[in-house]
Amino acid sequence: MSMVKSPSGVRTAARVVNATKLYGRADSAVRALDNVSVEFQGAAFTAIMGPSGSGKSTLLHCLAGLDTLTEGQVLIGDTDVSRLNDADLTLLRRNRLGFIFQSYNLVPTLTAEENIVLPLRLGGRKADPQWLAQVVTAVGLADRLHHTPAELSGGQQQRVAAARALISRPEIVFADEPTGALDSRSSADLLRFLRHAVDEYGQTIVMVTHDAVAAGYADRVLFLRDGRVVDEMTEPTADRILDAMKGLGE
Ligand SMILES: Nc1ncnc2c1ncn2[C@@H]1O[C@H](COP(=O)(O)OP(=O)(O)OP(=O)(O)O)[C@@H](O)[C@H]1O
Repeated sequence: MSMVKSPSGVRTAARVVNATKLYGRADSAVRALDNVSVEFQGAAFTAIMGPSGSGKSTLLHCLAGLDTLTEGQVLIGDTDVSRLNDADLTLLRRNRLGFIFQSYNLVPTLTAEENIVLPLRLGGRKADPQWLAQVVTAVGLADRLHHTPAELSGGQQQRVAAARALISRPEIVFADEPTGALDSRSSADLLRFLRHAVDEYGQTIVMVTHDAVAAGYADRVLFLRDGRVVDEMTEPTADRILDAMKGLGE
């Protein structure tokens, strides 16, 4: 695995350097990211928060190679994503990254188990049975493996999506509002699973959320406003996050 070690010995899993993203034509362009530089530590859970339109999804999508910057660099480990062609980007996403989105993106005709191992199969690999069993147990899906998505609740479907994101042991999992469609109990189950993956397996997670309770599970919260990182918090709690968000005008 290609990871960069900083002088302090902490792994940097990803970073953006002087990242600017403009949408639209020059005369009416929206500056969704405005010269952002930030590092994401390995084996850590980072939440990205900020008011609507502050650039959270844009930052996540550019980090994950789903969108391109207008200026600046994105590095995953020591790979400069901005220099990859489309084919290499596809391989990077498939082999090194995991994704959890608000819409679960499960294949309706496949069972939960088949959905979970799909990224491996697409890459021509097989699931390590022990790891599969561990992930499935951790997300509480052991008795639902042969159900199709339509036979699962929203919370269960999102946990299938989370298991799918982790099954290939990706360098980073990117999550965009993963609890947005869930009730508070399903949401807590999913967040505990993500926290466990960081603490037990050294997984790196970057999550965009509007929810201070969800962000409270992270090790660090970045606050965006108007396309810039304006604040950050370590060892956050939901209350401290809510206070910080008030300061940002939410
Ligand atoms: N495809 C696009 N074309 C034009 N403008 C866009 C596009 N995507 C985003 N924007 C604009 O860029 C800015 C940042 O959007 P972004 O979706 O990153 O914000 P966000 O913080 O994720 O917002 P939300 O919390 O509402 O999801 C907004 O002003 C938005 O309108």
